[in-house]
Amino acid sequence: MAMKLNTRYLKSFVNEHELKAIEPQVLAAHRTLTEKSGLGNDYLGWTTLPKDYDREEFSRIKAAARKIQSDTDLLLVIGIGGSYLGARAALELLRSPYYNNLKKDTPDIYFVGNSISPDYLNTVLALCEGRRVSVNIISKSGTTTEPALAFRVFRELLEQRYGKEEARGRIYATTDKARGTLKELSDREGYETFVIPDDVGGRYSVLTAVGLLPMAVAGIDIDAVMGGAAAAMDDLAVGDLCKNDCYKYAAYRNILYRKGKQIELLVSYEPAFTMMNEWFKQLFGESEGKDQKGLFPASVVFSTDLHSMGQFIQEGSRCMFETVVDIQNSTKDFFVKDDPENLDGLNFLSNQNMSVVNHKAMQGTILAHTEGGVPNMVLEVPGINEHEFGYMVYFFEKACAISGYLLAVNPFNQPGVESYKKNMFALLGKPGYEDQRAELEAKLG
Ligand SMILES: O=P(O)(O)OC[C@H]1O[C@H](O)[C@H](O)[C@@H](O)[C@@H]1O
Repeated sequence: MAMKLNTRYLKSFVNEHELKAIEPQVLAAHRTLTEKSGLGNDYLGWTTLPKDYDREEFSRIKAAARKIQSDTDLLLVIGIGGSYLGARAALELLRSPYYNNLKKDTPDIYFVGNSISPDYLNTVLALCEGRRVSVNIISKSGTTTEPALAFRVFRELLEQRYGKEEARGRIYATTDKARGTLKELSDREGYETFVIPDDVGGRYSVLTAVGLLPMAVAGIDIDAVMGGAAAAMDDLAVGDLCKNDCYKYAAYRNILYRKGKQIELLVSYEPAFTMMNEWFKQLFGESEGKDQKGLFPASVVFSTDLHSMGQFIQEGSRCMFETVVDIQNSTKDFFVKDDPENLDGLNFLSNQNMSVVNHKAMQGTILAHTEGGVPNMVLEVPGINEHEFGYMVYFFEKACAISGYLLAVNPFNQPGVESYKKNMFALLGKPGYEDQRAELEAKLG
């Protein structure tokens, strides 16, 4: 069984002829993608990655993971954005949000270089005390400030603790095959390196060594992940909207956008999905948010956020629609026992599975929100496992590309991200930014 789109709750929001009307545009977007004739067409490596990946490197990833498992208590994964979110999403979804606290025979994994907070850095540094540490530094450009700064700190820690020679064997660099400071440094120091292919952009890179090495270290079956993605690649290859739920999803979100919705809320009922939400937000936010266009991708985890954001969704500004990820089977269910005293009044749930309670909460919420004027569509995912994760990643990546072409933007660049960086460099006095510095400081007063 594969991931499916259920649109039954959209009926009062989108007419059938609206889907018909957008169909030719979806077909055109499909052709643009498959013929590689659209904007950003030098970043389409992810489309064939699930089948067409470097087998030799894949084996090296597994070998490196085994070595890390054998000589490391704590792996630091250094990266930001597309060089961070996918690995963490996989770890939390497929192992646990509490992975580091589990009894396990794989190393703890901490993520650093995803902020510039000294407090965060100091906390992780303290966690390294008395433990065998290895580092996976991940940066496609090899020049991003946040991970570069963290790497400087942890490289020094490893070199002081183990000496240069042993430190070398504990550092794994995932970066561009030829360019960037990180590549140069790795070659000079002799670190083992893994490649982010030229034609795979950061936010589309989770199925490369970027995501696969941390996953393999955590004991996640990366063959099954790639198998799931390959299945999606086959299932989602047809241009016909009616036979392709991924395209249908892209079509509906664009229809809703054109009808005035500004926000897409990705909804899950699994706390372990929280970082998948974050991965999704970068994927769609950086792909579509440009040229003064695009849906703002937001997320909630229910029922948790029904007790914080539920009021707004039910009755606040009617600016959003919801895409509910319905994970249909729990990995391990929980059975609610009967209590003869029934002091808590919960005996109506006696002999019930918690998954059923969660499911009824979802159904009740969808009906309430729909009634409240919020369009809902549901992505039905059979369960949580490696195969479904790989499938979901490919599904969202392809939906994002098609959706971006429907929106007439380049889904593969992110020019706007540079603005804050330039200002930050100027304010910090980076050589070459002298002119901007005075200008910005005057503005800050
Ligand atoms: O992998 P890196 O080159 O270090 O990039 C990490 C991230 O930072 C950038 O600023 C981009 O906006 C992201 O798309 C990218 O994923």
